[in-house]
Amino acid sequence: MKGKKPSIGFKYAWSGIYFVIKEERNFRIHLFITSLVVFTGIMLKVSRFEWLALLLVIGLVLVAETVNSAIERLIDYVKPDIHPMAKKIKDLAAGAVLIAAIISVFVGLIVFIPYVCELWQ
Ligand SMILES: Nc1ncnc2c1ncn2[C@@H]1O[C@H](COP(=O)(O)OP(=O)(O)OP(=O)(O)O)[C@@H](O)[C@H]1O
Repeated sequence: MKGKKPSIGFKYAWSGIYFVIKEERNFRIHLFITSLVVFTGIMLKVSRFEWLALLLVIGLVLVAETVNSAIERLIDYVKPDIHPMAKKIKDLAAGAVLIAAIISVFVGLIVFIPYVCELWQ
């Protein structure tokens, strides 16, 4: 909106992040996995470009989960009763999270497997 202070927009965005952490168990699981990946990356001293890949997929998963949570709430708000279209929309949003998660597992394996193999040699 015109004339709105940018800091106020940030305040609402932070409250969105607060809601998703507080209300979404899956988001908290993703945060836990993120902390493990960051810890492993630091321990194994992965390269700058490997950090780039890891941070991109971490962001992809967290953003997908946040958008999925917003879509779930939108559907519950506009269509609280059981409806095939509500199911389809929610399943599509959940599918987006799954795609992001699968891609991030592959990226994690591609980055970490060579380091693990090196440790064993
Ligand atoms: N109004 C509805 N009509 C028909 N099916 C629905 C409806 N709401 C949810 N579902 C079905 O139940 C599934 C789970 O929906 P729900 O809103 O409980 O998400 P959730 O289990 O909280 O998901 P997440 O674990 O990602 O937070 C949906 O993917 C959909 O298949």
